[in-house]
Amino acid sequence: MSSSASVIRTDGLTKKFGRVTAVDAVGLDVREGDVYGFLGANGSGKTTTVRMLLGLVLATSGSIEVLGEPMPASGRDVLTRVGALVEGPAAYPHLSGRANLALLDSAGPDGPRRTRDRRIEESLERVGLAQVDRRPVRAYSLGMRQRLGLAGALLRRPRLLVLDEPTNGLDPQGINEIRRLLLELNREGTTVFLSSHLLGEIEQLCTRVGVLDGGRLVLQDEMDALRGPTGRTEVRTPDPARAREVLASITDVDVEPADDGLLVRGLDPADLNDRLVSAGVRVSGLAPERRRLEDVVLAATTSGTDRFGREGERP
Ligand SMILES: Nc1ncnc2c1ncn2[C@@H]1O[C@H](COP(=O)(O)OP(=O)(O)OP(=O)(O)O)[C@@H](O)[C@H]1O
Repeated sequence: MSSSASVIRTDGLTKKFGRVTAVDAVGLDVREGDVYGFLGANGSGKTTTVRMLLGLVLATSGSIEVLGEPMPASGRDVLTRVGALVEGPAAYPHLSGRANLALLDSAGPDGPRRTRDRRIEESLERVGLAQVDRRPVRAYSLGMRQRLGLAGALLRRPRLLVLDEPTNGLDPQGINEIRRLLLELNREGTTVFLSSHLLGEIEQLCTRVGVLDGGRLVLQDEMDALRGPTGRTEVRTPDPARAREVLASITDVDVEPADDGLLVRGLDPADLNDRLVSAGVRVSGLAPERRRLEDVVLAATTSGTDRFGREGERP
């Protein structure tokens, strides 16, 4: 358990649309410094949850705290410290990115005018749009529009970024750029909350994970804990048959074949290595096996992981 301050906390958060319960008693716990991955198949309730966090949709019941303040009651104050990107960025197509940001900035309640240009330049630079910015937004690719949306979210140097499917529709290079940027912002102290239906994306980027399944939060933990050791050791060897022979004589040791060798349960790695090497078996690698996020999610969800997307797939 981390002792960091809570940045997002919800208790019993529920949203019903008529008879449909889109979000069902969700208790989110996002802490300062997290890159929190909010993972769920399409239709599991991620967008509705994110919209409630930002005060864009009213909850049917339950409570929300963002940056320690109740939402939506403290929205005016809290939202000046939160950068958000929900449901694709909206921008005026005939204006440049810079002009769009100036409009966005002038609509905000704070920030002196004379520092506006600097804020805008910094935001554009951060997302790599400072050079291309003379063009009108209608000439932007989807990735550029998404980055412009992020620049808008960064204008106030937020303590918390809330992003709903930020890499949707981007090509692999665009996805990488967004990922790098999010990690960089996080290193500088911004807490990042992002929703995604892509297991791989969450696995690569996030330090903490919440999994939504049919509106319920079925799993929430640190990535390191979820991807904890299975208790087995992966042995890489060019002599798997010989290794099996050696290990077969030891009681209470289970051996299974694996891609490049064997998976062994019942011996600690040092002992295992010793026995194999002293019997003349060549060992090219030996490491504790870790659980895959996909398996953990599969075990927790009723729908199975086939409803989650893969990298590079269109949503
Ligand atoms: N305004 C609305 N009126 C009625 N039902 C809605 C409304 N908004 C969402 N829902 C329903 O709530 C459920 C959750 O939708 P939501 O958009 O939050 O899911 P999601 O996980 O964000 O999915 P996606 O990734 O497809 O956007 C769905 O069954 C959806 O049909």
